[in-house]
Amino acid sequence: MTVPVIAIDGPSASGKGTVAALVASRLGFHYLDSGALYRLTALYARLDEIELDDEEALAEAALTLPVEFRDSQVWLAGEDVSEEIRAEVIGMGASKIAALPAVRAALLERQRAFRQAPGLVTDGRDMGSVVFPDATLKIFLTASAEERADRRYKQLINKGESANLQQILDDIEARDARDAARPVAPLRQEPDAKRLDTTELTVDQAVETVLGWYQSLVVSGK
Ligand SMILES: Nc1ncnc2c1ncn2[C@@H]1O[C@H](COP(=O)(O)OP(=O)(O)OP(=O)(O)O)[C@@H](O)[C@H]1O
Ligand SMILES: Nc1ccn([C@H]2C[C@H](O)[C@@H](COP(=O)(O)O)O2)c(=O)n1
Repeated sequence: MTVPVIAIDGPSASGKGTVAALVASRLGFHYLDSGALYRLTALYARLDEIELDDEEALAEAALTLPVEFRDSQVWLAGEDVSEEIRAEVIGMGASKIAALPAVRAALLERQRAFRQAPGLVTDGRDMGSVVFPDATLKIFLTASAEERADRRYKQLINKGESANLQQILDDIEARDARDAARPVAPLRQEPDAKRLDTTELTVDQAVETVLGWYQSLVVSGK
């Protein structure tokens, strides 16, 4: 039997990771944060002093990254880097290297390996279009840029970090533009993806919507 996949794609800080992890937990499915793989490659490049335009070296790093997703944390070569990969500079680096076709190709099979019974919930930019084109349910989860900046701002303040709302909004818009403009696997809503705009929704409402859509598919046997 094919292992079901719920693919959640969308722009930065739209809440994809939060919603995907909660849906996975409710269904007892595995969860893959595909952006973490791009962020890990960017962090690795920084530590190993690999230039962000050295496509060959970056692809090799992406292919061989000693990564583990364990105890809800992300480990690189045995070190917990869960917080480090969330830094804005790493997010920007991830967005830059994500435009390189060889890096995307190197990460493809690593992502597909997460498709294991009883099911997978995954979030990113091309989960429904490229990595799991036969996903059971495809969602484009979004929110206005202002709302996303506000969410990111609150996230940083809650972590005790300093933050500037206008700077965050500028960074989000720059990252959206780069992710959407690249020729390979650009950020966009695919025709077969359901749109979920969470600007006016709580996390619980977004999670219930995804679960409702998935249950209707299961009930209808599609
Ligand atoms: N309705 C909502 N749906 C999802 N997340 C929300 C919602 N309201 C607020 N948030 C908050 O928005 C913040 C950003 O969410 P999250 O990190 O999951 O986004 P993301 O899309 O995975 O970001 P990135 O692409 O940068 O990894 C979190 O603090 C989350 O709790
Ligand atoms: N499937 C994916 C996942 C991520 N990326 C790129 C684009 C993002 O700017 C960057 C970081 O992702 P995030 O953690 O913010 O989801 O990685 C991608 O191109 N494809």
